[in-house]
Amino acid sequence: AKVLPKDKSLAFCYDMLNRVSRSFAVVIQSLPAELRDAVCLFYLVLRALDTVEDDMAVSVDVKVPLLRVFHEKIYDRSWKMSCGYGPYVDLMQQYPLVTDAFLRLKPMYQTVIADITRRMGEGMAEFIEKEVVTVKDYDLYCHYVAGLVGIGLSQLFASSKLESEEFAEMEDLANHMGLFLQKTNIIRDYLEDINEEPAPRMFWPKEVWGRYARKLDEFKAPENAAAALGCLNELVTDALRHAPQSLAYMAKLRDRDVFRFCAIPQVMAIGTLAMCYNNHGVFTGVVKMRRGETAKYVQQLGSMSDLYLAFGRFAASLAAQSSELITCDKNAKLTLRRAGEIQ
Ligand SMILES: COc1cccc([C@H]2O[C@H](CC(=O)N[C@@H](CC(=O)O)C(=O)O)C(=O)N(CC(C)(C)C)c3ccc(Cl)cc32)c1OC
Repeated sequence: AKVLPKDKSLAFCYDMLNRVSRSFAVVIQSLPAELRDAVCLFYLVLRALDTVEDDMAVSVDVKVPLLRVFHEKIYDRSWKMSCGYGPYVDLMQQYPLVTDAFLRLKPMYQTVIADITRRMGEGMAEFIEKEVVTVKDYDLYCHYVAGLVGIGLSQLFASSKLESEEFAEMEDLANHMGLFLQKTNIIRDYLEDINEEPAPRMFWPKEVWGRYARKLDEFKAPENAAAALGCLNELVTDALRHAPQSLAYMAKLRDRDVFRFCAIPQVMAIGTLAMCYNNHGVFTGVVKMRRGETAKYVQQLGSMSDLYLAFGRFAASLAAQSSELITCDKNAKLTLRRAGEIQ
């Protein structure tokens, strides 16, 4: 359902959205008209901030101040930058078009986006020179880059009146929505991230992997498969911690299109976690759900009961695998059973 708006800047934004976000662009464009442009712009502002954070060609003494001031740059019609890779070069070079579209949004949406951008930029700056060591660091980093997205979206939902006022103050549940997705991506992308040139940025918490290896890249070696799987299963179990609160968040949604917008990525994530669990393929390739399989879930996803069924099916397959695995400890079973008992 490609949106082709009349004015140039908004047309650029939707073209950019479809270039950078594969399947998710379709989900954003199926949102109610009242939210569509605000979420499209929120997505692009976040991708621009992420492009600054990720660009290794930008020196730390330029990057850190820029991350912290970026929430002001999004109002500055002259701001643009030469950085990023692939389609992101266009996004950053033609950023004044994004700013023009951003400044056409209702002020209440601009304020939400700017405030989340400020909080996220601060958090990213904090982690430029700090490694993710403890699980607490891991949760904090994921809060900054993903939890805050859930919190900002919840504020947009409330402001639009499509969802109740309670979403304006639902930081805890919204945060779990982000951590569930982000931890799934971090687990899934182990090989892609560790092979990154020039220097890989890894987010697997050392407090966990340090009990299975001296260096994180040891998991690539076949002779370390048992240790690699032990660490993987522990991280999948940790990510599953967020499933019950994510379901609690989605049970509060009322608008069908907003519900689908939130539920589709969550179903993809629980499906990806089920595929990653005890799967050595995570260390030899990238584990991705087949498009046919996701399409099946995406088609019929319209209600909470459909969602419970999808979650329940994946949680059950996780529980089945973990009961076969004597290495899986009791809290993994407890978490899986909690996730499983929801359907
Ligand atoms: C209430 O909260 C949400 C409700 C619905 C969707 C998302 C969340 O889902 C996509 C889904 C998405 O982008 N999927 C990709 C798949 C992939 O990246 O592998 C896609 O289908 O292209 C996602 O992954 N992230 C990125 C973060 C996780 C960092 C937040 C994301 C980035 C910007 C926005 Cl506005 C939204 C999201 C939510 O955010 C928590």
